[in-house]
Amino acid sequence: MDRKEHIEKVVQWLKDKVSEAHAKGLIVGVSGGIDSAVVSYLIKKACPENSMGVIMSIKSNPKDREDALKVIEGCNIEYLDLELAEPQNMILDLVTEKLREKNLLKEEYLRMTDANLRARIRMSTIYTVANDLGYLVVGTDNAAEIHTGYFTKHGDGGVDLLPLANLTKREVFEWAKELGVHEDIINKAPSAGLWEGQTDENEMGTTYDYIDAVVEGRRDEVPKEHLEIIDRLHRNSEHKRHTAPTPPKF
Ligand SMILES: Nc1ncnc2c1ncn2[C@@H]1O[C@H](COP(=O)(O)OP(=O)(O)OC[C@H]2O[C@@H]([n+]3cccc(C(=O)O)c3)[C@H](O)[C@@H]2O)[C@@H](O)[C@H]1O
Ligand SMILES: Nc1ncnc2c1ncn2[C@@H]1O[C@H](COP(=O)(O)OP(=O)(O)OP(=O)(O)O)[C@@H](O)[C@H]1O
Ligand SMILES: [Mg+2]
Repeated sequence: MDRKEHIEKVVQWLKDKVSEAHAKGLIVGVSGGIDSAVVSYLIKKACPENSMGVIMSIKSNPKDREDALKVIEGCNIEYLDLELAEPQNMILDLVTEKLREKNLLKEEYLRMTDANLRARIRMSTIYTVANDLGYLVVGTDNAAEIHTGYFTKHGDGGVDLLPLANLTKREVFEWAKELGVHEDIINKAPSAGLWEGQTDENEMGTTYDYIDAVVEGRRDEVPKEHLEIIDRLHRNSEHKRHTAPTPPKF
């Protein structure tokens, strides 16, 4: 199937999901990164009059917000621009203060706790908008991120639909070019933007090319040390790809 046709099939799938759910439209968080750029273009195609992008800055790099605005403008989607640092800080301060008082705070985990809370504040915020508009929340995870569990459970992973779930990261880039996403977004390194200088590949210790190769069953093309990293990420994140375990009926 050629790329244009593949895109049209996924757009039709989004339309079908809206209709099956008796929903009114689709909504996505727009970060200024490539995955949410592609999803923004797809949902605008699926629901031209009933789609929305939400920018949710939390101690974010201002350049990411500018890139998010380029996406919004590029696909001409309705949007909200929200600054969420205050509510996020409020919860983080409250919890850390109480844990500190009881000598329970694990300072070494704080950066990740802060990062994951940002993703979960965004999830709560976008569902607040989605509830009110009757829209479904569209996630941006691709096959490489799902395979490695490189997302926050119930954060950016807390969504209703995952249109990019079968695409490798390379294919996401190809779709971005096909859809006409701004080149500033195509040219920057994928990042969760959760701390200064963070990039996906640095944090994971491997590359999207290698993860894509594993996802596509080309394990023989991946050096052993990278296979070990990717297999460990996959194993440790198994719980993220399932609903919560339940005990048997005793
Ligand atoms: N075996 C198990 N069975 C059931 N649940 C299990 C579990 N092990 C941990 N858990 C639960 O899962 C939690 C850990 O998972 P989680 O909270 O997701 O946290 P975690 O996987 O530690 O961190 C999230 C990762 O995703 C990255 N990320 C986040 C957001 C966006 C992006 C991006 O690409 O934009 C990337 C982030 O940089 C980080 O590397 C634990 O606190 C525990 O509650
Ligand atoms: N500042 C933000 N505003 C709105 N949504 C955000 C923001 N940061 C993250 N998100 C949401 O979380 C998702 C996961 O982030 P992720 O970094 O994996 O994707 P991306 O930024 O779109 O692509 P890239 O891989 O290029 O960084 C985003 O696609 C977006 O939906
Ligand atoms: Mg990003």
